[in-house]
Amino acid sequence: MDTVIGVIGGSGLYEIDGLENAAWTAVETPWGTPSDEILTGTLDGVKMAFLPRHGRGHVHSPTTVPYRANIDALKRIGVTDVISVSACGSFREDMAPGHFVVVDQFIDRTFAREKSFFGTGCVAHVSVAHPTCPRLGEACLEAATAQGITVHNGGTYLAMEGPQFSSLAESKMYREQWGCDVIGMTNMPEAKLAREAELCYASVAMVTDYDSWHPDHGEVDVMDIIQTLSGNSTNARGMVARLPALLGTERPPCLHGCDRALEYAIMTAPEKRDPALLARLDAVAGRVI
Ligand SMILES: CSC[C@H]1O[C@H](OP(=O)(O)O)[C@H](O)[C@@H]1O
Ligand SMILES: Nc1ncnc2[nH]cnc12
Repeated sequence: MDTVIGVIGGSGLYEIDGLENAAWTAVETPWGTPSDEILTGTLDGVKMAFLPRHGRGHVHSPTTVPYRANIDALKRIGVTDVISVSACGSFREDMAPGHFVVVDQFIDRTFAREKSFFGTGCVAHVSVAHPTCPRLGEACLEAATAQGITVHNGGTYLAMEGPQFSSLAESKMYREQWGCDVIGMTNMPEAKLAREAELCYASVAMVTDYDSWHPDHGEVDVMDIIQTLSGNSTNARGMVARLPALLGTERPPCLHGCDRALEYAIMTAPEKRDPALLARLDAVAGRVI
């Protein structure tokens, strides 16, 4: 199978550079319209697709990002590996603004989003015990290191609903009681949906601030975040540009089984499945239904 790298760009990352035959293409899905058109092209001979999570011009809030349409659209155009790039706050002194974190765990505190492609008429339960793909995470770690970025291997990302930042009490609880490392508003349900769509998913969180727990930093300020983001975005583009050479053109079956997540997940008896829902699942679950 050919590798097709899909990059979801978060706050501050609205395009990537250097693609050959670059073109923005509109993709419609049974789950609605994605956040924006998708930029496709090749880099080092590897096919790539880039989707700005909030849309160019930052149109969608973390709550209104069309997560299902975004993941379906990437799957529909043939993406095999999704790299999510996001801004985040840090709960750790040693994960400082400007550093990157290759996230490997999540706590999902979002509550106002559609979180599954499945439901009445086709029920499925996939495992998200290990929600990210170690192979992809390692490639991101290597790419970021080669780019000269200070990058942390592993971390727990608290996904909050937003759009407001956390209160001091919440920030302290996530840090002291829950042991989280970073906080953001978008990686859930994105990671869960990628797993349902049998896509390998890695998350690179770029630290922009210390959230509100830090005695020397006080409140989170979006102006400070934007300032840090402009440096982060140059680094993020450099990291992304190194991924094709690391991942290669040939994509073997995922050693961790991300690409077979639905193998035994669907519970609904074949004769009880809803044809309308099955039709919507053509790209996401076409392999198994
Ligand atoms: C600009 S600060 C808050 C905003 O930034 C992050 O977005 P993304 O995860 O897409 O990089 C955070 O989750 C909030 O949406
Ligand atoms: N402190 C923070 N909380 C939530 N999302 C963020 N994105 C960037 N910084 C953040």
